[in-house]
Amino acid sequence: MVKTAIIRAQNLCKTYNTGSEQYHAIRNVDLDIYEGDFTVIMGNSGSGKSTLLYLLSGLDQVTAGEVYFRDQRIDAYTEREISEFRTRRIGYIYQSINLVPDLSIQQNIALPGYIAGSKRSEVAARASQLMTAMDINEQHHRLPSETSGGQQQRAAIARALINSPDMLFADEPTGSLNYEHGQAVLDILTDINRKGQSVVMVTHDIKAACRADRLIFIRDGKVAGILEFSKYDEEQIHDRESIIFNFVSRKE
Ligand SMILES: Nc1ncnc2c1ncn2[C@@H]1O[C@H](COP(=O)(O)OP(=O)(O)OP(=O)(O)O)[C@@H](O)[C@H]1O
Repeated sequence: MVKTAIIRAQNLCKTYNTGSEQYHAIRNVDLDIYEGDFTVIMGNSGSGKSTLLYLLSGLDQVTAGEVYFRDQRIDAYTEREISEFRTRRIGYIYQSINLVPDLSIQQNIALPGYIAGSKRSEVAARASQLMTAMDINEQHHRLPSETSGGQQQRAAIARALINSPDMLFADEPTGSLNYEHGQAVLDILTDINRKGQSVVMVTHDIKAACRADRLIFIRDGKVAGILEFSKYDEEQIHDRESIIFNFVSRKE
């Protein structure tokens, strides 16, 4: 099957300026992310994973290079265009969850729908559908502080999906969760991916990375290697954890 690139990065660079020092966090990255894939980005702490996710999603400005989203060059968008793009075309899940503390779970989920200017009745219906899918209906009226970490992260996923984004980005979505809640979040991401949602997820966790169709390994701000599970036969792919472990240990 021929895959279509939904995101294409060309010669991507990001340099942070701190005082008189410059830090080259992303260095000349060329990368395609495919439509419908569950893409995982791995790499050591400080290798540039979150920075790459920010650039690919238009949440931060590139220092040099180009980012195409379905042939639209998003790094050249005006502020208004990029803000519209962020609201409507992408969903973003943060490790720190970031729900608004004094809004209820339902209000948090619905908020980006209202910001996008969608009809209130449509936003309410979609929020309700997503809360059912995420199994947080019973918590809809509660404040985030009155729910568990797992419920908060599931609400954050629902919030990221409220505007039916073309691409869902998740930065260590299980990082602040216990094992059981983490598995539930990964099951949801796998399930929505199987239904057609393109997903890019950053993780440190090899078990979480087993959900990937394609694994991109970052080292010192560069792509050190790409693992394509479609290239393995049924029998080999059975032990994904070993495949990833061997691949990652060769790249570190
Ligand atoms: N705003 C910033 N200003 C200066 N340096 C930064 C900034 N943000 C990130 N960096 C540096 O850029 C490098 C890459 O950071 P990034 O957060 O992308 O790494 P990461 O791979 O996601 O790390 P982790 O797994 O620890 O979250 C790090 O060395 C970091 O210290």
